[in-house]
Amino acid sequence: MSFFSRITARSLSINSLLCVGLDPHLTELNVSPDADDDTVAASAASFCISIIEATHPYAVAYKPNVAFFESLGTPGHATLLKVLSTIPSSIPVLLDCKRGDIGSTASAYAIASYEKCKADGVTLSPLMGYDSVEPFITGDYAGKGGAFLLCKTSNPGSADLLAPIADKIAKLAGEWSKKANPTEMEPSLGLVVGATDSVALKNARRSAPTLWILSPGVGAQGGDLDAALTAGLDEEGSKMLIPVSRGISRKEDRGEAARKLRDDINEARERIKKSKGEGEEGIESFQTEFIEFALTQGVLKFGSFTLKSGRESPYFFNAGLFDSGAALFKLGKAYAASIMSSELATSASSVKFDVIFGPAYKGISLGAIVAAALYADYGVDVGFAYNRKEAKDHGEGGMLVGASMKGKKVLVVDDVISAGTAIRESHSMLTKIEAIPVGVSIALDRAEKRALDDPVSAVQAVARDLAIPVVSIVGLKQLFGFLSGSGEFDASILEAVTKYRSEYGVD
Ligand SMILES: O=c1ccn([C@@H]2O[C@H](COP(=O)(O)O)[C@@H](O)[C@H]2O)c(=O)[nH]1
Repeated sequence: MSFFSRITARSLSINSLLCVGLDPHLTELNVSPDADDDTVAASAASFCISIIEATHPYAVAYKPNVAFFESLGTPGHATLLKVLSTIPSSIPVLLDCKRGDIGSTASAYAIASYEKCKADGVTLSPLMGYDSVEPFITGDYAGKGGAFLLCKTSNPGSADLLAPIADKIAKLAGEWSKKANPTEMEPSLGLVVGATDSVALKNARRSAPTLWILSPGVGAQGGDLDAALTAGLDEEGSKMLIPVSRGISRKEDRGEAARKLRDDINEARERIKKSKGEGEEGIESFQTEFIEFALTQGVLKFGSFTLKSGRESPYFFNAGLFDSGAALFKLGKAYAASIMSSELATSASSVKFDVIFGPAYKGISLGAIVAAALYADYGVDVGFAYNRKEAKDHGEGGMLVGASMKGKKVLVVDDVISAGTAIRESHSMLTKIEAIPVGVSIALDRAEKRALDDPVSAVQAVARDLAIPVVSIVGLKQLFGFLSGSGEFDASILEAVTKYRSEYGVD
C-alpha cells in the first residue's frame, strides 16, 4: 500500500486528521546539562515512547523530526530506530527530514529514509526540481513511498522565498506525481502548507484539490486551527493532516491533549462541512459586511429597476454613492479582502501583481483606495498608476501617471464590468506598453448572461478572452445567499431575485 493510501485508510478508520510530532527538544528531556550522549539519548527515547503510548488511538501518523535525533550525536540514529520500532504497524511514519539534493544523492537519502529508518513517507524540499524528488517515489518506491513537498512553510521566513512560488509548487506536485507514476490512482506527493497562513492554504487547495496537505503550526507556533481547516480541507472535509509536536508533548496529560485536538479538528470539520452544505451560496464574512454596508450606504437597493439592457432587475448597485471618506475607507478594505482571499494572493502578505492600475475616471480613486487598504490591512505595498483620458502637453506630459508598469504584473481595478469594453481597452493599452495584466478586481459581478442565447456573463467573457482572473467582492450568488439567510427582507424580494437569477444567472 502506498504512503498516502495508508494515510487515507488510517484517517478514515480512526476518524482523525491528527499527526503526532515526535520532537525530543533537549529542554523537554529530564536530564542534567552535563549528561553524556547515551543518557540524553535514553531520555529522548523514553520521552518519544511515552508520547506514542499516550496518543496512538488518535494518531493518523507519527512525524519524528530527524533534527532532534541527529542532535543526540552517535546514539541518535539508534534512538530514532528504537522509537520507530514502538510505533504500532497500523500507523504510518512520516520522517520529517526536508531533504533535497541531486538525483544520485537523493537516492541515498531515499534508502536512508525508507530502508534504514523504515519510514513510510518523508518531507522534501522541491527547490532542486523533479530529479531531486523522483528517487523517493519511483523505482523500488513506486506505489509505496510518498512525500510532502515544502510549499509554504509555517515559519515567518517562508514569506521571503516560498510565498511567491507556492502556487507553482502546488501545481507541480500534482504534475510530478503523475509523471512519476502515470497509472497510480493515489498521488505520491502532498504539500506542506503552514496553518499560520490560511491564504496560502486556500490557494494550495485551489491548485491541488486532491492532494494531502500537511499543515504544521497549530499549538506552539500560534496557527489558527479553524481558519486553517476552513481554507485547506478538501470537498469531503478531509485530505489535511495537522501535525502537532509541542502542543502535545508539553501538556501534562498528553493522551488527553491528543484526544482534544482530534475532537477539536473533527468538530471544526463538521461545522465547516455543514456551513458548506448549507452554503451552496457560500458567503465569506467580508462579503456579508460589504453587502450590509452597501445597503446602509444606499449603493445597493432592492426593488424594480430598468437596466440599460432593458432588463427589469430586482436590484441595483450604484458605486457612485460610495461618496464619503468613511465609505471609501470601508470600500477599499472590502476590495483588499476579496483580493487577498482570491487566487491573486500568494500568501497572507503577498500578491501576484506589482502595480494596481485604475483606469480613468472611476478606477482612479478605486485603485488608490485599494492600494492603500492592501498596505494597511495586509502589509502588501504595491505600486499605483492611472491614466488620463487626454494626454497633457505640459508638465510631466503623457497619458499615464504613477508607478511605472513596463515589465510589471498589473492588476486592473474598476467598479463593475458591464459590456467589458473598458477593461478590454485597459488590457490592450497595458499590453502595448509591455506591462503584464494579471487580473481584474471589481466590486460587483452581476453574473448574468449577456443575452438569452449567449449563456456567458460579461465577466466570464473577459476572463476567458483575456485569460486572466476577474475577482469581485460579491456576485449575484452571494447577494442571493445574503438575502436567503437574512430573514429581514420581504419574501417578494427573495422571490424576485430567485426568478431573475434562474432566468439570467450564470452560476
Ligand atoms: O512548515 C513547517 C514544516 C515543518 N515543521 C516541523 O513541524 C514540527 C512543528 O512542531 P510544533 O511543536 O508543533 O510547532 C517541527 O518538527 C517543525 O520542524 C514546521 O513547524 N513547519
